[in-house]
Amino acid sequence: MAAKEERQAEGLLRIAGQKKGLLLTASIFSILSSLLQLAPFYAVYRIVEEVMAGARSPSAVDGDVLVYWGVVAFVALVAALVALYIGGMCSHIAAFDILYRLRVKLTDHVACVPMGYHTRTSKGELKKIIEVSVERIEKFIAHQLPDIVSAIAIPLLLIGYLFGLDWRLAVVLLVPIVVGFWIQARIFAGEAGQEAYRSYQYAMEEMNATGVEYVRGMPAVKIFGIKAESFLTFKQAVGSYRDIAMRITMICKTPYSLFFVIVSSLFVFVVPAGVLIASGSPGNQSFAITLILFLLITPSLSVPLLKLMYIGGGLRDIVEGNKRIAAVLSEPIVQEPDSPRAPLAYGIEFRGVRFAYEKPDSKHYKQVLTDVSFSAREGEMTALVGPSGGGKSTIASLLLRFWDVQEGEILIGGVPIREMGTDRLMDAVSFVFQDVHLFYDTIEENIRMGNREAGREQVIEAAKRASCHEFIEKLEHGYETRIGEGGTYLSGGEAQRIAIARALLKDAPILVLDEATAYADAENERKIQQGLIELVKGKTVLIIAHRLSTIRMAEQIVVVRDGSIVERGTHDELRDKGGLYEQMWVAHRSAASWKLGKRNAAAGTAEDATKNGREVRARVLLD
Ligand SMILES: Nc1ncnc2c1ncn2[C@@H]1O[C@H](COP(=O)(O)OP(=O)(O)OP(=O)(O)O)[C@@H](O)[C@H]1O
Repeated sequence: MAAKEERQAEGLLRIAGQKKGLLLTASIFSILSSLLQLAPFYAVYRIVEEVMAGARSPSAVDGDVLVYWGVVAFVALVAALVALYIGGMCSHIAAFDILYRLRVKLTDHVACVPMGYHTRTSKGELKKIIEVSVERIEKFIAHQLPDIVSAIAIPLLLIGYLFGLDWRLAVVLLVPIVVGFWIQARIFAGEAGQEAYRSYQYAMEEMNATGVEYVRGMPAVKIFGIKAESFLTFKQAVGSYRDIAMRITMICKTPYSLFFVIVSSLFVFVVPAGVLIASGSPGNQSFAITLILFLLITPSLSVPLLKLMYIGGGLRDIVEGNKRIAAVLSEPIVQEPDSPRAPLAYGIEFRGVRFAYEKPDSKHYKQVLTDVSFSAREGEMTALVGPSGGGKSTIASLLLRFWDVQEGEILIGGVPIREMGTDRLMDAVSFVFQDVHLFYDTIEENIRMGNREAGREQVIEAAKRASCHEFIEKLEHGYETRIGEGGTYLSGGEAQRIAIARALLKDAPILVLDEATAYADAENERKIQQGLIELVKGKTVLIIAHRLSTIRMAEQIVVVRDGSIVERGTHDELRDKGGLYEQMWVAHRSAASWKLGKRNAAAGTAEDATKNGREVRARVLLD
């Protein structure tokens, strides 16, 4: 795993490496700009030198020299600004390009990892990595990288130059700088500092992830107030963030303050040392001029050094962010076959499938499917029924290869789904789940997701067959209505019908339905049923339904309990057996008649005709 992460980190560097030319140009111009900004100080030094040379007879001062250095100072300043502009442009262009490539790489990768990764990784965490960590890289490359280069190069060049002018004063400058950096390094190179910083990152991530949960769980928060789970965990996360931020502040306050004070008052060390040296040789004019130059340049030395301190903090963020990006990129993706095989038929077969969501060394390890074998014949409806938690949805998601089985094989038309490749598999299978996700896009585009090539007419045709054309037409902007905009949200039943329209448009030979009518009201359910009747025509259907009445006509009913198949047959065969299915059927009927009884009681005072009508409708829905 470590080796893999390293490889992926190299991948990040490789992306940055593709923009090497631009980054190098940015750094060179940044150094050039900083050096040019120093030129006016040198010009002032030369002017002072000229003035001092003519101190005794002002007429001896060469005015042309003064003007010359004045012009040099001005031109240097303008050139510094131009260099800064060019460097900034290069670094920004490089940064945004790297940012784009990194985001595309991350989102491509995230789309290819198995679903298991998404269930164990919080959406807040992933969002933070794709947004914040990548954004920081942009900031780092666009702003900090040129700054770092110049903040390191300028002090080195300046100190070298000052050593050439007067090594004694240069040493006096160098000592406090070295001490300042040593104090800084002690905090962050030490285990305590590193550990505190890791905890800080973790606390920030927790806060982010629980923040997302908190917003999502708003209905529960409204109902249960401060007792709601998402509120409590968010509150705890905010509390731990505060604690760790305080701890880091306490660790850093003295070294940071010391560094800041020392580096920003370097002249305090230069002045007494200069006075001391000058007192040893009074009247030494050239030393006096050198001392003036030191005093002029010292603040220019402090600025990049202080910048380094702030950049240092940003750099740690980048290193941590990069680790996270590398960890996402190193997640294994769903293995694709070298030469995908196309099935010639669309019957489904589960052969001795064993599956657990967690790895055997995990403390949450639990075998979910123990030995599942069954066949669903092409063009027929196979229903999965059984007690809650038995493994029905797991079986359906394994067919879609959301996870890979640990033992056994799943085949479509005799071809193992691993050998089909994701694209072929997705072409072969459509699914309608109870939780329909609609994208922030127009209704038309949401339906067209089923088939990108479909024209307007085909979309409308699918919507009509899925019984959603009517309600779409009633919306102000019809098919152009953007979901989520201006308060346009669809009911659960309407969203399900959109999902059915999508599946109709896709027209895949295999269909997986999971509780498609679970939350719909009577009117919606009738329409959903109509849509489903259209959808299942001629398809191999794998349907999960709690309400046994819906699947009574299925060609095969598979009863799943505790991860294995306990019964299999048609409705009548299973009833004759008198096993688990029969018990479930009896329970289902009594629940149905209880509901019917309640409805009848409620309608007790209604006219006979109305009552009879309602009874008939209720029976149709429940049977
Ligand atoms: N993503 C997951 N990670 C870990 N365990 C899971 C996951 N999804 C389901 N499980 C567990 O797998 C077992 C089977 O769940 P599954 O949803 O397949 O059952 P089900 O028969 O479809 O139940 P229901 O009828 O209530 O939907 C349960 O114990 C469940 O807790």
